[in-house]
Amino acid sequence: MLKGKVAVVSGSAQGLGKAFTHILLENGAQVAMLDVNEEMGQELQVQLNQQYGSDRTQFYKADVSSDQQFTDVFQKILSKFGCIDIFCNNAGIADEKNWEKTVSINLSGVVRGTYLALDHMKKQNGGNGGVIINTASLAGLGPLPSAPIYTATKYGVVGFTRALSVASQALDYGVRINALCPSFVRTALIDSFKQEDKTGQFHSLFSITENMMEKFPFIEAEKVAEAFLLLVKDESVNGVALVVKNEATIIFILVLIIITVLRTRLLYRSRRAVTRTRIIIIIIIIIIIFFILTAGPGLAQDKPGTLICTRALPLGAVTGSRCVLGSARAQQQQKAAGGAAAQREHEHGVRGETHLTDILHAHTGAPGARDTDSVIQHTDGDGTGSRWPSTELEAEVTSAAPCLPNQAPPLLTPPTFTVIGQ
Ligand SMILES: NC(=O)C1=CN([C@@H]2O[C@H](COP(=O)(O)OP(=O)(O)OC[C@H]3O[C@@H](n4cnc5c(N)ncnc54)[C@H](O)[C@@H]3O)[C@@H](O)[C@H]2O)C=CC1
Ligand SMILES: CCCCC/C=C\C=C\C(=O)C/C=C\C/C=C\CCCC(=O)O
Repeated sequence: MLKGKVAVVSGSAQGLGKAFTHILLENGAQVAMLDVNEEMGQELQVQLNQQYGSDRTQFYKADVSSDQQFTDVFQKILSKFGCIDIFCNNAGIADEKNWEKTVSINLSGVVRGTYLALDHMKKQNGGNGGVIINTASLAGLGPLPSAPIYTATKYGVVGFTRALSVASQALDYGVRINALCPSFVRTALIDSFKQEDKTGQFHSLFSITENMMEKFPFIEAEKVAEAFLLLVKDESVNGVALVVKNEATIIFILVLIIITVLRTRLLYRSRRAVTRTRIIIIIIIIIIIFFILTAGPGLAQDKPGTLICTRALPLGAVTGSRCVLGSARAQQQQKAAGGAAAQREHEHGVRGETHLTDILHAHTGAPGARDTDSVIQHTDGDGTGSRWPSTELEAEVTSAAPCLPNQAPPLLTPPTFTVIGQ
């Protein structure tokens, strides 16, 4: 629970920021909402006061691209709430034409907010520590060709978050910093991709974005908020870029093909044939749903250094369950620790808790995987030491267990939570 915690969410008048505000309030926190859109922000505050009780939220108008406004509002929030424990830099736009504005909101705004929060939270300044979460995007890990500036800002947010999280750890600030990388979510921002005044010289590429939306079907803001909550609550997670995405699976595509082919045929057949064909379609769908519901959840490899927690679906929708986090060292340890790891997985399910690092640990059985704080320390030629988070772990995944036990089993397009090693 987050009772007694104070959170700030920028860009919270609508969309993802609104979903984050809801989940924070549901979990007991107080939330200071910050947005440039005063009308929507005030309206939301009235609704939230009715739903969660007055004094749980306060709306503040501020533009994150303005140093003055952001700093003034930050001070106002501190005066009202006394301290800040959770800070989410979420405000963002997608405007390729006015690219400087996009950079100053999406990247400079995140840096501005992070430094304000860090100064207040860090132990060296008498702060209580806390967590900062920066909303990046899947476009911070792979390009969105119709939006190069948007992509650049999101890569910037991921890079900034990763570097600063290590710095914060090395300097013992007591502040965790993580990035959230959702794929497409149906919000006001998404409309930008068809608006020529936003896409500018790349307008003709909107069909590429449409294709990408087919590859990564829309995910609900509430699902992204659940992933956000993991980053807030799990005190062992620092420097992670957490991907939340729906992926069109082979089954999903197969179902679409079958339905399309049969529907086309229906047009040319007799009434009896239509009934027969409908029965066949229903049987096929029932069989597929049975397979999906009974399929075990599991893990899959994305690329070295990456572990995907997902649901293993039949027909190779998720093939192989091998995760690679680095060197061969832990592979042997994993074999020895296999039984214990399975037991821990079982306990996870029973307790119904979700710890990202525990998931790594349970599946790899390797001590370093549990401890994201573990570092490889070496001394450079000039005598200065370098510390890097250890990702040199590799393990064979031997058993499947719910990666997120609290989640209802997904159907055709399961949400995927990916932990990217630093
Ligand atoms: N919708 C999507 O598909 C995805 C969105 N994101 C990111 O999520 C974040 C939230 O976006 P959405 O909820 O989708 O968009 P949205 O348009 O629904 O919400 C964005 C909010 O930010 C506010 N805002 C814009 N400029 C601001 C400024 N200068 N200062 C303060 N507030 C400002 C807006 O008034 C709005 O309320 C953004 O950073 C976006 O890049 C990431 C991945 C996917
Ligand atoms: C001005 C044009 C805007 C176009 C799109 C509008 C909103 C997009 C919001 C996002 O953050 C997009 C999210 C995810 C998709 C991005 C890239 C996927 C590439 C991943 C990969 O190649 O692996």
